[in-house]
Amino acid sequence: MSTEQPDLIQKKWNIALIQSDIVLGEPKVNAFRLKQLMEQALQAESRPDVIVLPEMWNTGYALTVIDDIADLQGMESKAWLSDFAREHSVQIVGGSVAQKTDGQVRNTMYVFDRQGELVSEYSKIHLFRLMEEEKHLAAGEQRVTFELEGVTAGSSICYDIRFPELARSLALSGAKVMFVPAEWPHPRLHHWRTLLSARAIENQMYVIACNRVGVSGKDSFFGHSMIIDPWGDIIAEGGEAEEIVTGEINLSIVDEVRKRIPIFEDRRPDLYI
Ligand SMILES: NC(=O)CCC(=O)C(=O)O
Repeated sequence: MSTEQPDLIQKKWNIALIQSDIVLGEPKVNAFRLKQLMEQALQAESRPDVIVLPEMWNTGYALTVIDDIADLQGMESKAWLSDFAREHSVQIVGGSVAQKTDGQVRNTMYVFDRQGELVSEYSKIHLFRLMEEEKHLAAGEQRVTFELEGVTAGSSICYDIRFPELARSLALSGAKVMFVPAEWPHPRLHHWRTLLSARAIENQMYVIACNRVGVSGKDSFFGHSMIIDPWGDIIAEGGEAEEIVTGEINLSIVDEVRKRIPIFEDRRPDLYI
């Protein structure tokens, strides 16, 4: 066995969550800052296997001008994220960006493998009325799972975690980990922590959530990016300032927990509607 491969075989990944601030309506400034933080993340002794970015990192919630500043077909964002993934041989869950395709702006996550190939694209399916997303954005129309190094993962963006049906359907489609980029503000920190933990425990999967920090208009974003294991234990949690939150996950634990309490065998979907 090669000395470079045991982590791949045990499916251990080092995760780096880029818990950054976001400047409203300034995609170039935000991409520059994220790149700096991602390069910093790669200097860590435990080099990340997966880098995760926050929600709408290109524009923030600049919704009144979103039509003019959204990334056309996500081309700029996809180009540099793909280059970065390939140059550094790192997997990237690219948070989400405001992107405009066929005249409609969507809140879209792009995922890249170590070769810089785009392996998944997911547009947020539940739009958050409290921040008027539904007035300016179009909703995605399908849930998405994808493969990274043979591991099935699922996508969820911010408000999506309030809908347990989505996380459950991702788990039923084989997801062992769910990624959650977010822009989740005060005063709902207890909702954030409780909902992420619940999604991890009830689906016995890793939940990996990257929330922005900083203030934008009336919203103050609290960070607290989290890595939660399938037993509900918190592997890592950020504070309220800009930082890189890191943690190691071991995907073999998912099967162990699912064997220990076999909820997928015991569930009674015939009685739930
Ligand atoms: N960007 C979002 O979807 C925010 C969701 C949120 O804050 C919530 O309470 O839900």
